[in-house]
Amino acid sequence: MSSKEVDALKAKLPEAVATRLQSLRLADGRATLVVDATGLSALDRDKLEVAAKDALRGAPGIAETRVAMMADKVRRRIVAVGSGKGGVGKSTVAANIAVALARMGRKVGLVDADIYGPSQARLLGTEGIRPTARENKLNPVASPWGLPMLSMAQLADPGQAIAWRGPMAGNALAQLVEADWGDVEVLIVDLPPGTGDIQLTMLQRFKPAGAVIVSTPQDLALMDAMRAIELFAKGKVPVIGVVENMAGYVCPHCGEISDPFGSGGAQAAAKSAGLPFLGRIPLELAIRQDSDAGRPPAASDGAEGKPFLALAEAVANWLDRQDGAIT
Ligand SMILES: Nc1ncnc2c1ncn2[C@@H]1O[C@H](COP(=O)(O)OP(=O)(O)OP(=O)(O)O)[C@@H](O)[C@H]1O
Repeated sequence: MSSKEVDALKAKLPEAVATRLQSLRLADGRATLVVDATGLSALDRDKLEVAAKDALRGAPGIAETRVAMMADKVRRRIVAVGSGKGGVGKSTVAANIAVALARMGRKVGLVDADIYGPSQARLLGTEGIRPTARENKLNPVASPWGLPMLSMAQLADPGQAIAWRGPMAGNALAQLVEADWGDVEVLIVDLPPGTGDIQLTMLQRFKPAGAVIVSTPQDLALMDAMRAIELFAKGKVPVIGVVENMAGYVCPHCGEISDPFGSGGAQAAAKSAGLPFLGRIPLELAIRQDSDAGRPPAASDGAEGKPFLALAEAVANWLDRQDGAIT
């Protein structure tokens, strides 16, 4: 077939297909198109294929059209957010890192793997929205903050306590991590507190690129945090750094700063473990109020968002440095 005939066929393609067309070959009455499917959802890929086939149907000399979608080139990395102990603000930190990364223009998604207390739907304002599924793959729920998310809570009936164990918990996690994340490049995973089945599955099956450890400045929380750090070290997952949450309470009335949980403990622990310290998030009423209302502080330009934005920047820089190390 001549290049003129190929060009004539190309001219028939709708723009959506033409802009992603890698090659078009003709042989024995069959047109074979290679299309770049990077970043497309399964549904969009199907639409593209149908559009290409429709466009070439009935074209002279074409009995069949085949469309090959080039493998998704997205290099997706997981950043796990863990803590040794519950209630230290791990979910709050995970949500706000994700929101801040999205504000910075990163393609980010969030997985709520906390089987004991999945709270991301509340934090990100997606409560009551169920993900759809297609060909056994979940479609993440779009949050209002420019990032898709999926939560363990969305796999269970509303109000049903989730107490999955062992393989069931692992399979549930796989459904979330292996969902149709499209062009998401960084997947923030909010782990349950402690060192249980979910953490092991995460390490063994999905090997995060790095982990962020959240702790309050308290001794007990710190001891537990060290256990979480050891778990990641054993799984050869680098710890990006330690975050001290609920440090320094600023009285909304008089402005006096007090330290209900002590101060500087997590920073000292990070130093003694030879790990980077990523920053300190104050204990602030506005953080709890906004979080409970499904308005992540990191989405605002207010003072309460600042420490989260700085935290996300540290994570983004770490990821970029990894890129530098690879290339
Ligand atoms: N810096 C902060 N200032 C004020 N409130 C905070 C702060 N961080 C977290 N909180 C509040 O503390 C509570 C617990 O936070 P969060 O759910 O994020 O903890 P967690 O470690 O994920 O808990 P778990 O995983 O055990 O459910 C929430 O009500 C949250 O709004």
